[in-house]
Amino acid sequence: MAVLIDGKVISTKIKEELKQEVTEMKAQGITPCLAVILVGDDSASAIYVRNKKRACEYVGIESRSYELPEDTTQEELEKLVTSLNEDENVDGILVQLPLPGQIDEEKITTMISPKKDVDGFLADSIGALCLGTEGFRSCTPAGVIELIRRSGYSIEGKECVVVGRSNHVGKPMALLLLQENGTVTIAHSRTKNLGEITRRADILVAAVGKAKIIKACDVKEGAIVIDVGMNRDENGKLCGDVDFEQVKEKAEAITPVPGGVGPMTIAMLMNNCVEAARKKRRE
Ligand SMILES: Nc1nc2c(c(=O)[nH]1)N[C@@H](CN(C=O)c1ccc(C(=O)N[C@@H](CCC(=O)O)C(=O)O)cc1)CN2
Ligand SMILES: [Mg+2]
Repeated sequence: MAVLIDGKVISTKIKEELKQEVTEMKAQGITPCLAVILVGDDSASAIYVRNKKRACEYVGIESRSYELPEDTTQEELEKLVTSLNEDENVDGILVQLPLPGQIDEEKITTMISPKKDVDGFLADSIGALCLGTEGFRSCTPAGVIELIRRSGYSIEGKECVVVGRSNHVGKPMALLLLQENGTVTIAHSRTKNLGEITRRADILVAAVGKAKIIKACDVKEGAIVIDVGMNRDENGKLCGDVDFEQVKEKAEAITPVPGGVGPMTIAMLMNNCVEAARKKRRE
């Protein structure tokens, strides 16, 4: 039976560490500030934004909330992002995704100043990750690395397989594992003999977005299995990309859904906000 990697416990520990650091920053007159933009009525997005604002409050980060109506125009949103880019008191800008259909999501997210890209979505941030230079790391993949590291597992020299090649998770995930000296393979929807590839993995990261597609037969005995998926099963219950009940019998360690990678995304966002404020102080 696998060790359960508890994202709630680990994310709380990270937020506690950040809280201490922010207390010290505040004593020096610096309060990190995150601008949070939510457009429209998506109920899941509203919950994530509420959780991000709660996390800010816990850590001691000031959060400024911009909750705009569903029919917000491209021009209105661009104006807001421009003004937040120029606002010296704002360290990080978060535009909650997805945005309503009339908004060009790509254009909005690429407008954010690289200095305030606390989601780590910009080409500048991904490019910095690729080159190993300073920049914000995408929150979900950075959270996965912290889960592995803080659970006492090493990545160095390990066979790492990432299933999924999205810009926000799969690609930066592979780059981060490479930075940790993992031997990295990216598998995706066109990969032939997927099971053959995933069975090689000492560390398997599933980020496909398909409920329970990774079965016990796809996993090597003793693997560390990290599940980034958030799907609904046939009964409407939240589940990951990994068939947890099967795979837990075979893996060395596994993350649950919920309570695995999800809470880490928010903890790493807090980390990036504190980092943004720290960097500004160094300038
Ligand atoms: N600007 C961004 N937009 C979106 C991101 C993001 O990182 N930046 N990621 C997702 C949503 N998201 C954060 O915004 C997010 C999703 C899920 C969780 C989480 O903790 N999930 C829980 C389960 C929640 C539930 O019960 O429904 C878990 O896995 O335990 C945190 C953050 C898309 N948009
Ligand atoms: Mg759109």
